[in-house]
Amino acid sequence: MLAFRLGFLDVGWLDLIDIALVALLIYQIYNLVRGSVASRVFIGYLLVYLAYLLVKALGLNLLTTILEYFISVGALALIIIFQQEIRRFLLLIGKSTNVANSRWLRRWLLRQSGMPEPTTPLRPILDACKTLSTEFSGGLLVIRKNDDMQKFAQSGEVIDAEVSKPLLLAIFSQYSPLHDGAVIISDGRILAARCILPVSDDDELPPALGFRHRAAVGMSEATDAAVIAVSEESGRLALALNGELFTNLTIGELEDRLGRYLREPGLPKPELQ
Ligand SMILES: Nc1ncnc2c1ncn2[C@@H]1O[C@H](COP(=O)(O)OP(=O)(O)OP(=O)(O)O)[C@@H](O)[C@H]1O
Repeated sequence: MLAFRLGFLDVGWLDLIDIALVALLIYQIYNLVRGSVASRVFIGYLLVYLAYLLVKALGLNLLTTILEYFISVGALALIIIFQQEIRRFLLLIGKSTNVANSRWLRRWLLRQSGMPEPTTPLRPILDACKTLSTEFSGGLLVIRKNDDMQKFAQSGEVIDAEVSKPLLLAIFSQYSPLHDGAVIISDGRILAARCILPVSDDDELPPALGFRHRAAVGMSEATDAAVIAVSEESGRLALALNGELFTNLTIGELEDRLGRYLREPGLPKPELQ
């Protein structure tokens, strides 16, 4: 089906759809990597690819072969460099499809993998955050949703105790040897404290935010866990979900966002006591 003729080039409707889809894909990828160091790598790779197309069209065979090798090795390097962004991209696709949001399917997958559905009471966590915030004690709390937390829990001290406000406050007390790092909570239990989380390299985060907040964002990029950061400096509450940081939250806003996130389709309601 011919749409129009451009000199010697016949452009069909399918070609137009193809170009539009590729443009959309590149735009979405750019949106995902924008602001991170990876965006410069992405633009660099795109320029090399355009140069390759140009030299190929001009018939410069030697240069075409060199660039071809560079691009094929580069594709592998890109997967390694962009692993965080690829994960976010796949998460975005997964989230936007009804199949992934199907309560039935997710329950079935959880049953197949033998993993119990997560249930964590939020009330003790919220109460502890409120106290930490008013007392300007820093805190970093990871609440598991679906992804496995073992790898991160192993970086700290194993606790495996029922989640409670006094225990959380004891951990984050400045006199506690466990107050540094993050606490990991899963299915109503504190798995471990003093855990080391991955740090985000997102350069769009406000420069005033330090490593506690970067670690919260990094953990929410690497997993689907919800991460609460309580600032030691300002007492402010922040919540990181899927690589996005919500700052300056009131305790009510934190409760609302956290509850909604953990209650998303396929998951049982967290107990709010
Ligand atoms: N990768 C990490 N994993 C776990 N905890 C971390 C990590 N990086 C920093 N922290 C915790 O954050 C604490 C303070 O970091 P920093 O002062 O840079 O954070 P901040 O974002 O400015 O927060 P605050 O407002 O509390 O000062 C550290 O003492 C440590 O307990």
